[in-house]
Amino acid sequence: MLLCIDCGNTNTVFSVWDGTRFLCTLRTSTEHQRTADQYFVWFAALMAHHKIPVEITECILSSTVPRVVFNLRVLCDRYFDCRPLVVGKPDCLLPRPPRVDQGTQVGPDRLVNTAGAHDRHGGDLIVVDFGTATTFDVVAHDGAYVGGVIAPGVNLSLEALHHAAAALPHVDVSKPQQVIGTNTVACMQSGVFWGYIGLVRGICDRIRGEYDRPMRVIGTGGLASLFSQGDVLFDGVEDDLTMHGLTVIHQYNKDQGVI
Ligand SMILES: Nc1ncnc2c1ncn2[C@@H]1O[C@H](COP(=O)(O)OP(=O)(O)O)[C@@H](O)[C@H]1O
Ligand SMILES: CC(C)(COP(=O)(O)O)[C@@H](O)C(=O)NCCC(=O)O
Ligand SMILES: [K+]
Repeated sequence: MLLCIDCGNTNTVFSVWDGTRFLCTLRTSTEHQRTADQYFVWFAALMAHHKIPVEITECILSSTVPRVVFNLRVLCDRYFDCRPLVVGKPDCLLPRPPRVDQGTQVGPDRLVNTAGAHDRHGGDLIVVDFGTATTFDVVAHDGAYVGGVIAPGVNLSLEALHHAAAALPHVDVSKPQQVIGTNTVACMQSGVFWGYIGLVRGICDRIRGEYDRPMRVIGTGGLASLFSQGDVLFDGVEDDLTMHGLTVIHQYNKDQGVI
């Protein structure tokens, strides 16, 4: 079985792929101090809980946090007796290399989203990923990442408000009943919810204007479905897009004889 690991700045997600479907998806916070042994205790306990035997033979990982890669490599070596394919490293091939300024290190999560979205949809695409940052990845019809936009993440914006203003509490993002808030929490939720609706719509419109070809917009990340309730922003919402992209890149490297 293939273990797919998507390590973001906030959360690390493990998903087990049996060649046909994902058997389970497990989430833990991203902490660079976490050791290989700690990962394994957590993983094995949850696999036992889901009654899935731990029979990992291959691993692919993408990490936006370089420091966690070492311990995840040790995890694979020590407990699964395999060498992980690490997206963004030279020995991991991509179906299409990104077309960006020379020397630019594109976030591996964005390369993975690109591969996943192109495999599922083809054509020219915008992938909007609501993670720690809200990213927009422009995918050309040949499957190459050709650039995008990085905006502050939804929860990051709410946290920044709370930290910078003494009278503003910590609030969770949700869709407010009305735009005009009649209490502090409702005002903050409105600002963030409707603000991000405007941000996503505005950036997609401007990307379309600049790109000059019809594009479809795919939303992903835990908050995509919430924002799709506010306006018609996306042609599709796919929570498993990053995991799908990891299986696509893994298969591509197999087909090329790299692994
Ligand atoms: N379904 C959800 N509902 C509410 N908040 C969510 C949901 N999924 C993720 N989040 C929040 O969105 C932020 C980004 O999460 P995540 O997508 O895991 O980011 P990253 O990939 O950067 O680690 C985090 O603050 C997380 O708590
Ligand atoms: C933009 C990001 C911080 C998003 O990370 P995430 O929200 O998934 O944790 C990550 O893709 C990154 O570190 N990118 C490097 C710069 C770039 O993609 O151009
Ligand atoms: K992400």
